[in-house]
Amino acid sequence: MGKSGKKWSRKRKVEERAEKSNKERKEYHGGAKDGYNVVKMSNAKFEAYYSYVGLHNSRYDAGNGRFVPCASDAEKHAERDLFMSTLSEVLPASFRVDRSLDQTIQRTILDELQQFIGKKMELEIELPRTSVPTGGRKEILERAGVSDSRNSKLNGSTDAKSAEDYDDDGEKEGNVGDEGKSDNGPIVVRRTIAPAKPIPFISSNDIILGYQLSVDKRTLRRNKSLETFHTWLKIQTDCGHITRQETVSMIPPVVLNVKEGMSVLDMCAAPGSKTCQLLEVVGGLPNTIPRDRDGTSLEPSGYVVANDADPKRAYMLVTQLRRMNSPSVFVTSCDGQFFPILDDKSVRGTEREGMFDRVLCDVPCSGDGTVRKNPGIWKHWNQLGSLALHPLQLSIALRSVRLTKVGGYMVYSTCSMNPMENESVVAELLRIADGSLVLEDPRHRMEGLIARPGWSTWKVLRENKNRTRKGMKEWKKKNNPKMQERRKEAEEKRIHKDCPPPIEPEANENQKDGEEEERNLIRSKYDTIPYIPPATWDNDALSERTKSLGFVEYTSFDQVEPDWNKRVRASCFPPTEEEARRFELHKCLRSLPQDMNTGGFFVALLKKVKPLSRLATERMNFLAKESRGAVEADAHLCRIGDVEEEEKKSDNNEVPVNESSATNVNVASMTNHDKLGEKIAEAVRAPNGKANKQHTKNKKKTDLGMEDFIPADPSIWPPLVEEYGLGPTFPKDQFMVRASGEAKVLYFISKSIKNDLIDCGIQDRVTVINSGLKGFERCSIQSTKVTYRVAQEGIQYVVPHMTKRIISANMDDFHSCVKEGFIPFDNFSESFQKGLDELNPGSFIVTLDGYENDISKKMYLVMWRRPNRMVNCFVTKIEKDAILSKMRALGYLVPEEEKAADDNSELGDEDGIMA
Ligand SMILES: C[S@@+](CC[C@H](N)C(=O)[O-])C[C@H]1O[C@@H](n2cnc3c(N)ncnc32)[C@H](O)[C@@H]1O
Repeated sequence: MGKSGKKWSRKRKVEERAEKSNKERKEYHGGAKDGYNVVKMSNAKFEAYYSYVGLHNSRYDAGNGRFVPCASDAEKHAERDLFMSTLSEVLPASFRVDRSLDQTIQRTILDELQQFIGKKMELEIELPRTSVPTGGRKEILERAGVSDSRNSKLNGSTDAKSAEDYDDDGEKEGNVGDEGKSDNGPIVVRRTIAPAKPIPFISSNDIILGYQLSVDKRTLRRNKSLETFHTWLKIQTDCGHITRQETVSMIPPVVLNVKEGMSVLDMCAAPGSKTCQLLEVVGGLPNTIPRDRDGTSLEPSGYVVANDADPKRAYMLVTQLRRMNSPSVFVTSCDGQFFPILDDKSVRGTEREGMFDRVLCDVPCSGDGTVRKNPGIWKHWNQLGSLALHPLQLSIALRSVRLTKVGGYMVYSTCSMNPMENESVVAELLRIADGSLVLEDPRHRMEGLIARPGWSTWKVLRENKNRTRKGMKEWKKKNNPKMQERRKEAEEKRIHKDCPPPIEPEANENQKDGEEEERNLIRSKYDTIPYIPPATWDNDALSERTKSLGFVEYTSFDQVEPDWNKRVRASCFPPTEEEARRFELHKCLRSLPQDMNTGGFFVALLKKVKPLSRLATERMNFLAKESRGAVEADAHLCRIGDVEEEEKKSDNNEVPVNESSATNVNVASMTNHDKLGEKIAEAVRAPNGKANKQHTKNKKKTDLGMEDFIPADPSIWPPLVEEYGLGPTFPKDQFMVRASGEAKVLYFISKSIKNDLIDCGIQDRVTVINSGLKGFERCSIQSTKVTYRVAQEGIQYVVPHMTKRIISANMDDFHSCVKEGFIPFDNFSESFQKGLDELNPGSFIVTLDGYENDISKKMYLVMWRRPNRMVNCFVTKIEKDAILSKMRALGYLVPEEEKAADDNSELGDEDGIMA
């Protein structure tokens, strides 16, 4: 075929593919016009399951600020409608201001923030192409006779009036126009939106630091009228002053109640928003760390170990945490079920057991509480997923308890609404711990939080495998007339050639019956989109619905068929009455999306009051071994798209599989995803739980931080000590390097991380992805005697020990230093020029004059003095933005003409000099 022919056929293929995918999309989205991507916010099984298990059986009583059982079918209907309509609405964006910021800077940020979001605004908003089937949220609230006091509670007293004026979307009553409505394009409406709602439980020293906007992330990003605010928010986020985080995601760290100086483990940390929140308190930013009279920094004694089983996600964590600029974080990658216990043998089983004051166990979960944010869940949701996650969650949680110090706390959290992933895990933890753990109620510390009590009993159901999406697909494929035709042809050919028939495993009679029954189940009158709400809330009617949709219910573990007892475990069942009284599961926090206009979540606060018994420890080890392979769930639930990618990889044999390590999990009953999960798990995990370095063989090892982390070679120091005048207090033993070749970066780690983790050999038992701050970086300039320059990242911890190559600058000179490119000496004041003239070419530090004794306002810049009376600054654009923001907070006004030039400038130019 000629060149043009090839091109033509490629073009045709692309067109065909586009047409096919458009058709599929239309089919999936119910034939929406132009293939516009409208997700159907409905799933018959999801709705039937949650109606039957009792998710809509209680309602908020605004009068006494409590949840009470629904007294009638009408109230259950109203709850259900409110739940569904909230799920179909976009999620309001939220964020919080860093609580460890210097007070002046924090106040400036909050003032600037109020100018953007403290008032109502008129905006043109593009609505998502999904309509709420039963009317708007406001309408439903009114119909149900429920006042929206839940959200005025979140508003706090300061905003009570505006809460009455606006509904949850910040929509003012009677102020919604529908101009711009179009049948073909997106629907655009003009709306007056309310000021942001303060989140009262995100506060410090009585200052509210958390805010929930009246618009979603997409509107914030795209809306012209919000552009200035969005840009400001982006800069503040990059600087680490603000973290954009979902409201419910802020809850577990607050419940954990960490304090400065504590040792904290974030067991499943990626992507890391909760880690940042913990670090703000435990580690503190360099600015807030006190120094002694000589100016020597007294580094934070607290630290956070941020772990994630997936090395790639753990690496993402590093990027996220870099904004925090803290030496108090240690990022590891290890299966949480095998996180190393570094306790001395002598303390095991004693009151000194455990390594961490606090452990956050934010386990991988089905994430059905995040369906507003991840509408893909509507399509993929199935109850088998929750059942498969249950043992993994339990195993990670039990390990977390073991790692918690006696007297310390562990928080178990999920963003799922399913009792299989929530109360049943907590109940089993309490059962196994047998008095070593007690549940505590954190509500009294969480002003404005609306959380339902945890459940003390629940129904246990499993889905029929043939009724899962995958099962249905396979069944359809099997029964596809074309496929049947082909099979028939193949059979005829075989008979013609006289080949023996292929050997098929014999199905026993029971199985055949089961299959027949399963096939009959495929069609259910309830399997409609949108799902038709139950006409009656009678238990039998609801049960009939779930059965018709392929669910099987068990009232006790004895009823579970042998084929299923690895999936539906004894621990999935509710506690006995006596246990329920002891466990007090009502102390758990359970929140549904309509309660605070958020996602759904579950949090339990557990205090370790005694060391774990030997039996409990044995159970922990058993569970860990048994649930190997369940990483599937994580991949599926955290990033659905990635599973398909991994699936493709595993098809191409890119993921090494270790068959010999198969465990006693019932492999026959696993779905393909389970098996994939097992492959991934084995690939990621070496026998001791350490990430398998082969897994990422195509990636540069250094990219993923896979090289060992070791102390810096002592021969590095003499030239540096000489060049920068590093005094005797300089902590050389707190600098670590990656173990290959000549070290590119010398990382500064805090003393407590060194003592508690490195000196105990943690790096031999887990993969250390990163730790500490860059203290020095290698540079390749030939004309200098030293091969390392000070790095901006860890400057706060190096400068106090330096006696040479430091110049102080006034505000103007300091501001001139932050400019891009090479800066001639004559841009500076005479006195500053004099200081520069006295320096040899090479790296030096500029400090801001007048703030030497003000710990939180001290600012430094890493500069380079060139031979030709020029200097340049080794500070990235993000760091410069942070510095400029701080200077503004100190009252410095950037000259207008320079501001314009700065706005047009490119990124910082560190390159060219770095090795
Ligand atoms: C719900 S997400 C955590 C979210 C995180 N805490 C945050 O706030 O950003 C669950 C995480 O658990 C990780 N994970 C899955 N299985 C794990 C295991 N066995 N041990 C540790 N982490 C695991 C996943 O990679 C995923 O990043």
